[in-house]
This record gives sequence, C-alpha cells and structure tokens, in this order.
Amino acid sequence: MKLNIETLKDVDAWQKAGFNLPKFNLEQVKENTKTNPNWIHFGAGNIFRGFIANAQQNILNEGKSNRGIIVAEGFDYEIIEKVYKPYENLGVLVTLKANGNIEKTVIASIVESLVVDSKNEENWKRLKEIFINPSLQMVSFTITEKGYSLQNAKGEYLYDVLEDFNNGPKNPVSYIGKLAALVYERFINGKQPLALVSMDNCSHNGTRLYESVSKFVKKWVEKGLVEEDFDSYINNPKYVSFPWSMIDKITPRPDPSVREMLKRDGFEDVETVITSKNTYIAPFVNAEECEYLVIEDLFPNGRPNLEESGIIFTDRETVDKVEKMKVCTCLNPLHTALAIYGCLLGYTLISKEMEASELKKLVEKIGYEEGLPVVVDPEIIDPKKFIDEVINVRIPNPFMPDTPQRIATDTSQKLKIRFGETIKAYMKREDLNVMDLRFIPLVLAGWCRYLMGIDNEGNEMALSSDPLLEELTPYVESISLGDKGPFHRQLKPILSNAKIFGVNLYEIGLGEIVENYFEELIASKGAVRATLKKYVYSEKN
Ligand SMILES: NC(=O)C1=CN([C@@H]2O[C@H](COP(=O)(O)OP(=O)(O)OC[C@H]3O[C@@H](n4cnc5c(N)ncnc54)[C@H](O)[C@@H]3O)[C@@H](O)[C@H]2O)C=CC1
Ligand SMILES: O=P(O)(O)OC[C@H]1O[C@](O)(CO)[C@@H](O)[C@@H]1O
Repeated sequence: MKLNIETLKDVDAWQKAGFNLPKFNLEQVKENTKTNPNWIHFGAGNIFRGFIANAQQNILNEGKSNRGIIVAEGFDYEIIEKVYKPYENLGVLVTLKANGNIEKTVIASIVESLVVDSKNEENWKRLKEIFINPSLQMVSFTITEKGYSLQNAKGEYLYDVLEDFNNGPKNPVSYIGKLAALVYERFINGKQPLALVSMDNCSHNGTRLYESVSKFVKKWVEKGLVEEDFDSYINNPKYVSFPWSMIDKITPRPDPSVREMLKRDGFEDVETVITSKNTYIAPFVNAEECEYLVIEDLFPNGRPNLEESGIIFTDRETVDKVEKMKVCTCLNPLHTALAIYGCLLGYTLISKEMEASELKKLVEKIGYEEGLPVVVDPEIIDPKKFIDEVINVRIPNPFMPDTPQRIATDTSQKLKIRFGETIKAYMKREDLNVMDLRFIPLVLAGWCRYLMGIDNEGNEMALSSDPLLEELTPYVESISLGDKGPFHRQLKPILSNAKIFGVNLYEIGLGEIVENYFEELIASKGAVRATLKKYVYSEKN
C-alpha cells in the first residue's frame, strides 16, 4: 500500500491491514481550510505529526470542526519536499501502547504544506494570503528551543538576523524575521488579532517567542522600516497574544523496528529520511499513547476547539505549575536518573532499565519520597496520578524505542531545574531537612561518575553531547576505579558550581554526601550496581 489520497479510497485494503482511516471528507476540509484558514503550524517535525495533527484529526472525525491545519516549515525545507509533498501531506501515526497494542492511523488533518522562504514566490505569496485572512486564529510552533534564538553561544546576533534587522520585512531570511514579516502583513492589512503559540519544550515558551518577535519589531520601528504602531500591535494582547503552553508526549525518531512492522503489514512508504539539517523523519511517526498539552487560554481572535481532543486550556499560572510539576518532580528527574545510571550500566533502552528492581526503586524513591513532598500541585492534573503513570506505564513501556543516551544529552543544563528546585524547596521548608535527601545526591554522584567516561565494567563509554563536557571531564579524568578518596579536590569545582545545581552543594551540606557516594561508585568494577542496591534496599532508606 502506498500513501496517497487515491489509495485511501480502497478502504477495505487499509482496514484489513489494521489502519484507522480519517472519517471526514478530505476534499471538503481542504477547501474550507484554503478559503478560511484558522490554524497554521510552524515546524513540520515528528511531534507535530504525532500529537498535534492527530488531535485535530480526532475533532474532524467527530464532525466538530470543518477545517484542517496548514503546516509551514521555515528551517528544513527538505522535510516538505521529501516527506510531505510525495505523500500529499498524509502521514501514519503508530501509537505504541504500553500493553503491546499498536494502533496505526492515517493522519489527514494536514491539508497544505509550505516552505517559509521569502525567495519562493508562490509559497511566500500564499503565506501572506493566510496571514492577512481575518479567519486566522492561531499560529503554533514546534521548532525546538534553538528556533527562538537570535544569537549564537557567544551572545552575538546571527548573520541572518542582522541582515533582517537592517533590511526590514521585505525579503527576510532569518526564521523569526520571516515570522515577524508575516505578522506585519496582518498588521498592515486590517490589524486583525492573532495568537502565536509556542508548543516547544522550554520554560515560559510564550515569553521566549514574544521576546524574539518583539526584538525584530523594535529594531524595525527604530530604523523606520515599519509603521510605528506595529510595536503597540505586538504588545497588546487584545491584538497579538503569546500564550504559554506545556507539551508532553514521548515521540522518538522513526524507529527501524516500527518500520519493519509496517512493512510486514503491507505499508510500502516506510523509508526514513535524514535530511541535510539532521532531521530524522519518515512517512510514519512512532510515539507513546500518553499525551498532555496544556495551553494558556489567551486567544484574541478565538481558537480551534482543541479541548474536544483532551487539550487543556487554562490560565498562565496553571500552565507554569503543570510544567514545574512535570519537569522538577514527576517526569524529567526520573528520566535523568535513568539516563545517567542507564549509560553507566550499559543499557540502550529506558524501558529495559525498569526491569532492574534497583533502578525502578531508585526512581520511585526520587519521585515519591523525595519529590512529591515538595511538588508544585497544578490542581488540574494530580501529581501522584501523573507520576504513577510515568513509573508504571510510560517509562517501562517495552515498545517505546527510547534510550538513556538520548536523555543523557545536555545533562549539565538540566540538573538545576530537575533536581535543584527540589533541593531549594527542602531548604525553604521548616518541616523538611535537606540533609534527609539521599537519592537525589546519589544521582548527582552518579553523574560525576558518568563524567569519567568509564562504565560499570571498567570499559570506556561514549558520553552524550553536552556543552560542559570539555570543562568538567578533566576534573575527574585522573581518577581510576579502585582509587581511594577523599575526592574533595577533584569534585569541589563541579559540586560547588551553583550554575549547574542551582546551589553550591557544599554550602548546604550535600557536597560531602555526594563525595562519599562517589567514592563507593568507583570502588571497583561492578560498584555502580552494588552501590545502587546497597542504598535503595537499605533499611534506613
Ligand atoms: N519529540 C518529543 O518527544 C517531544 C518534542 N517536543 C518539542 O518539540 C520540539 C521538536 O521536536 P520534534 O518535532 O520531535 O523534532 P524533529 O527533529 O522531528 O523536528 C524538529 C523541527 O524543528 C525545526 N527546527 C530545528 N532546528 C531549528 C532551528 N534552528 N530553527 C527553526 N526550526 C528548527 C525542524 O525544521 C523541524 O520542523 C522539541 O525540541 C521539543 O521542544 C515536546 C515534547 C515531546
Ligand atoms: O530529557 P529530555 O532530552 O528533555 O527529553 C525528555 C523527553 O521527555 C519529554 O519531556 C516527554 O514529553 C520529551 O520532551 C522528551 O522526549
């Protein structure tokens, strides 16, 4: 079976092969969207197809909407050329459920795909047409955290950004410059309202997007390249809003095992493309079943009725709390603990780690015993239920091809939020004592052990990319398995760095505890697992 609109007409063949098909009139929805678009999404990658487009498809299937989504790709044009156009914007979502069931759904809610390239006359003209249409309500984004940056790591403006600052909205080349130019079109064509909704995984994402867009607006106004009022338009939420959101659905890259399964089911269009910009994308997406999307309800021109597909609309404070609940306590600290110890113990699947009772116990201790007492409770989602689902359903899902090595990427940037917030909360609370924390320090010691680049068996181990590796690994490189402590001299520069942990661990008394764990973790080959077992099963704990 090939993936295109024509083959979908052979309903029997698809259904026999176990695929769910769209239950709406594709041509009609396409036509409605063309004339009255209400939603355009920037970032044509996996999470968009695996979560967001599926949400709209559910609503269309139930007859509760008559319009689809237009997708726009402004960074990696190859995605559109190789994975959207050849399949007429269709895709297959493979949902890998924790009970082993696999659901295959043909997604047809994306009705048009465009490259955001001001040199591509046809697409640029169409984008302008969409942006000036009063019916447009929402522009959403999944463009990674990098997508919002106007500067490089040294804090210098990128070349494309500087070009656009100087040239104004005429022929923009930078990502946010192109977006700002399209919003300007809307401004000069009737000042219609609009919501720009970041759905990326960064804290306070709406503000991140606002800051980038408003930088362009300010520069252009300063240089007299746009009407002065454009600034007030962008800064008035009655016209343009930048809601915050929290998104959660583990969506790994297209996996070879899923590709083989689809092939066996007779689906022919399975090849993964690795684009020259390093996007891993295929006509199918594989993802877990569980998903959360919580969006601040701030839509000056109305919004798509996504609540019909389980998406939660609420106030900004609640979005913030949900994000903190997930990132500081209920999901990401557990992920990072499994990433560090998983790499050290030679695992290549997160789910496999959960079969080792000492690792499962470790995350239970971190989540339930150390995290939950200080969790930020968003009220709309019960933290205990959320963490139960993470520990019992999501992370152990044996069908999810997710790896500790992927999650170990950039650990130095993640520890502050994932563990530092809990440490700080213990320090603030009178009824809690930071010195009672045992398992968070064990993870931090595990990370110092990880930085040695030697696994539990004493073999060299590749470290996942991280901007601080070059700075930190030299501190521990002279240490060998079996060395005796103290290791204060070597570990102090790491453990005292408040930029990494959110606090100087020595100042609060945890530095020495981490050092002691570290000494046990390097005692011999096999000491990593032995130390874990010793502490997670100890009576005291
Ligand atoms: N995959 C996942 O499990 C989850 C992803 N997310 C969020 O979605 C983002 C994208 O994830 P996927 O779609 O799965 O990744 P992907 O690799 O499939 O697609 C990445 C998308 O971002 C664009 N992009 C990459 N670098 C860019 C840049 N410098 N400027 C502008 N656009 C750029 C690409 O062109 C592509 O559209 C993540 O970074 C995260 O913020 C959120 C929750 C889960
Ligand atoms: O540790 P990282 O790299 O942020 O990845 C965490 C994973 O879990 C999630 O937070 C789940 O939504 C995803 O963003 C990602 O797949």
